[in-house]
Amino acid sequence: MGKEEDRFTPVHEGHREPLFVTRRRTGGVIAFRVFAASVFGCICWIWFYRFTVPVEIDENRTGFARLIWLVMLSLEIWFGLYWVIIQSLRWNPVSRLTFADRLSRSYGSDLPRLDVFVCTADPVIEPPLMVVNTVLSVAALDYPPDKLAVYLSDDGGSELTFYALAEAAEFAKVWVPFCKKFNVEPRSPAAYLSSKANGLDSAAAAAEVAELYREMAARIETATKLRRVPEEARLKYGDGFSQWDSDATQRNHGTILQILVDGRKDKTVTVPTLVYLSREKRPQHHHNFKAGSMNALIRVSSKITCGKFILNLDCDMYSNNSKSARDALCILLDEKEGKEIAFVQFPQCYNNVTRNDLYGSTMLVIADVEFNGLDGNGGPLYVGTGCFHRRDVICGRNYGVEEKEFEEIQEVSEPEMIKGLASCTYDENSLWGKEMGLKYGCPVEDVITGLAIQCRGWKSAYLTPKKKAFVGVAPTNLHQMLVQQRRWSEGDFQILLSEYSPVWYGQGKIGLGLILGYCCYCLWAPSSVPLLVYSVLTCLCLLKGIPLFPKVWSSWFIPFGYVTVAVNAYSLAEFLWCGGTFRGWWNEQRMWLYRRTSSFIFGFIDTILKKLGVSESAFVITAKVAEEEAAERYEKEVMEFGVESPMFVLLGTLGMLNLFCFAAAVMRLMTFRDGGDFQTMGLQFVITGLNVAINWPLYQGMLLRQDKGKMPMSVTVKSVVFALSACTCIAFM
Ligand SMILES: O=c1ccn([C@@H]2O[C@H](COP(=O)(O)OP(=O)(O)O[C@H]3O[C@H](CO)[C@@H](O)[C@H](O)[C@H]3O)[C@@H](O)[C@H]2O)c(=O)[nH]1
Ligand SMILES: [Mn+2]
Repeated sequence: MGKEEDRFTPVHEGHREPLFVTRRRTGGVIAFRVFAASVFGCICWIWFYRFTVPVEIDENRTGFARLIWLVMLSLEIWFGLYWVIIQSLRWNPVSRLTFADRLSRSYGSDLPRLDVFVCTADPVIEPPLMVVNTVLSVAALDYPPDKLAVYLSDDGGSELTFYALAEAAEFAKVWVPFCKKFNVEPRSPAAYLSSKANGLDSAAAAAEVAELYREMAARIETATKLRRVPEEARLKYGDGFSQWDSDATQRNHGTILQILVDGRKDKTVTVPTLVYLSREKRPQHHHNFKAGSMNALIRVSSKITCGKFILNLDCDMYSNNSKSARDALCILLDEKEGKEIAFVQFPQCYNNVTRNDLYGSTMLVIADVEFNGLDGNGGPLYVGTGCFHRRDVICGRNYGVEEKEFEEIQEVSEPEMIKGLASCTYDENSLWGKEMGLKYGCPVEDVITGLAIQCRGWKSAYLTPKKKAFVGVAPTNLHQMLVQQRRWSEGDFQILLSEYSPVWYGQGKIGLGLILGYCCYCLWAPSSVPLLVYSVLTCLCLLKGIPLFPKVWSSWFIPFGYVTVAVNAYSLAEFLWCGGTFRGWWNEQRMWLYRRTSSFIFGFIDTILKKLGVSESAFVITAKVAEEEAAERYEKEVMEFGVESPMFVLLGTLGMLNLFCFAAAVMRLMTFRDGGDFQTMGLQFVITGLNVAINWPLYQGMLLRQDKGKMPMSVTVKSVVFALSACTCIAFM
């Protein structure tokens, strides 16, 4: 056997220990299944009640009563079914345990090439200093530097970002060896220095590195602030800067490609290959957002280093654990189970979340429970960042098809030829964006791409090492969060309606558990409509004195009471198990309510409009920095409104509607004092009351606060007018 052929086979021939194990949690799961069965029993009981008992309204309005009955019946069928669907996420959770020491024993430093792709899109929203910290953190991964390459894709086509990367390439010569010598963690210089603010270890060397970093950071920040690259740098990195035409703009420029560090041929390099790429953009050609830039990166890198594996990161997600690449390879290089796994996804974690997670950004339960559940059903979704792929699979290889020999790049390609691969017309009339690379046309290019890979027979794996692998920036205000969620819900719903729908296309290709798992997210947008109807109906009927649920003393009430209490108690318990706080849970419930009654509603409408061809989808990039005052309020967990937005009008109107109806009902209860209302409409009281309680920060923002982050007056006025009109209409109906 020649050296080339056994390149990636373990050194210890004969006994190939598995590089990872998959663990199933049995005890807890059985308890959960019993619990779930009890809830399901009660849901059926509720359905039976609805089918058999009509809503009680005085006889002369039977038409109206029938209508309400029909609405409640359909809502409860929907909620019940959706509840059944989401059980798939908890039915069969698994976790994975990797053995990095075995990997080292078998492969030594003869690891396959790994290309890291970092995407950035705008030097203002995504500050270059943050971006290069991400780049530096992965450049210092615990991985042989001659096998590692880091590519930065700059969709902003910004000289500032290029300048920052050039500076970082210099600094990396000090930073990477320093990290390895002193086994530093985390390896993003900014994160490391801030975590070590009081007392640096290995003092002298660290102080020197810290000083160098501060100088570099100051230069980059000054340039960013002045929006001007210093003259010396222009001379020093002339090769790169000369590629910018004088009239280049963010949306209109040629391809810019610069290899800043070339570590390909030299085995003794200390710094991995570093490449800057800004693909060509022209106003008349659609650039397909992040999917477009990823595909350009895949093609360009194939002519430079052609890593067998690819790690994809958003520009704010730095590596927090230098072992992550080895962990991922334990799965991807495993000889048995690993062979069927196409990608390894790490959770999205954030370092800027406040104690009680005001905006529910951590998505604690999704990351700690649901993704493990998906993993048991065939694999987690690809969520766009913190994910290791096999290059040939992302380029279209089906499961079961023999892997081609991965050859080393022999001749060095001409830069002009490589640049052609990033032209704005390259993928027109090609399979790129369809069968190859990331898919185009969907706001969640990541999820649809991962689904398509799974439908080609592959599995995926979810890894949650104790020390978080990657850490990024979560949105720090309500509006940004809602906009992000609107994009996600819209994208997921589009997948459901697309040719890759998990329901139609996935049929027979992926398991039922995974189909249902995808549906949980794909149904976010449409399931917002029933919730909206439900919350409006419960409070308006409370105002009008129409009971929607059985009397509290009747036995029909049992399933309603049980489901309400059990589902919420379970959700709280799960949240606490995942390490959250009670206030954190309460905040998260509020955020789910807000997402469902604003982002998801708009995501639903956007999708329908797009299907009808009325509108085009956009990609609003999430801001990664906040202005000072707003940042202070965020630290204090004061909710930030501040902007005029139709989503806020919707939230405000609902909040006010609940407040008015609840106030009216309480007044009536106090005037008549017989408690009859409470007995017939107990559950409505409780639901509306809880809605009022959970909306407290909203009322504060609308009525009590004076700072800049309060709700704009116009939104408050509109909301009050809409809510009052609705109440008046109902009262006179
Ligand atoms: O035209 C674009 C738009 C965005 N990006 C990059 O895409 C990443 C994600 O954008 P961000 O605004 O941070 O969106 P998020 O909602 O935080 O991102 C999540 O959701 C996206 C899909 O909606 C995925 O692409 C991301 O990987 C995933 O982290 C960032 O690095 C951007 O620089 C581009 O490269 N080109
Ligand atoms: Mn982001």
